Amino acid sequence: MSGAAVAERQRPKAVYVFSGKRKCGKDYITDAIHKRIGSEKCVIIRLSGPIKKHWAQTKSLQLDELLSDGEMKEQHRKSMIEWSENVRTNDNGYFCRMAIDMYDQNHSKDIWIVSDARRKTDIAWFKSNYNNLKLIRITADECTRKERGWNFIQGVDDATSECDLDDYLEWDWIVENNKFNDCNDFINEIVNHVLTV
Ligand SMILES: Nc1ncnc2c1ncn2[C@@H]1O[C@H](COP(=O)(O)OP(=O)(O)OP(=O)(O)O)[C@@H](O)[C@H]1O
Repeated sequence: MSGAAVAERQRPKAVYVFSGKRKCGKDYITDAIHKRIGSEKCVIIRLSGPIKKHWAQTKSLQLDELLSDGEMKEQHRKSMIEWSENVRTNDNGYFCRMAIDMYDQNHSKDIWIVSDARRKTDIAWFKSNYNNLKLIRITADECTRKERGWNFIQGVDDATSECDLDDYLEWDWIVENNKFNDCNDFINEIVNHVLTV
């Protein structure tokens, strides 16, 4: 194996895994961090990416719309959860592997930001496959989330995909992203941490 191939296999240097409930601001914060670090070095891995890709293909939907923070995502969320749970039953790491293939197949980036871990099995899979993992929980109160468009939906907000990490305790950072909080201190902290890896 060539030196370059070995170096590639050693990437990423760090994996920042984010979790949090709907509309807590995962995309907002991970997008901001990604912008600061730059796409030459850093990539966002969305575990929901391959699920949405499959859904867009089978239902003839626009993938971009499904990936963005709009109505279409909400309309299809429950069905996508149900479909993906079935796949996951047989293979816990399936969507983790598919998401890596989708966003950084060649392991060409130093920094991975996994924007949407939802289960203990997601974290366990990354822990068992990659070193230098940092775990971040984003929180926001219900009032703030409602202002951002969240409403409780049975079968979504009480499902494993939304609740499995509620009792997880091993976070490296817990970040409050409420209406009047300033998330820039945290964003700066991550950007500085990246410089140390
Ligand atoms: N700190 C913030 N300041 C201003 N707007 C924010 C902040 N955090 C989140 N938002 C806004 O709130 C809305 C929901 O945030 P976002 O899409 O990041 O949530 P999410 O956790 O990724 O939600 P989902 O789980 O549904 O994908 C977006 O319109 C986003 O721009």
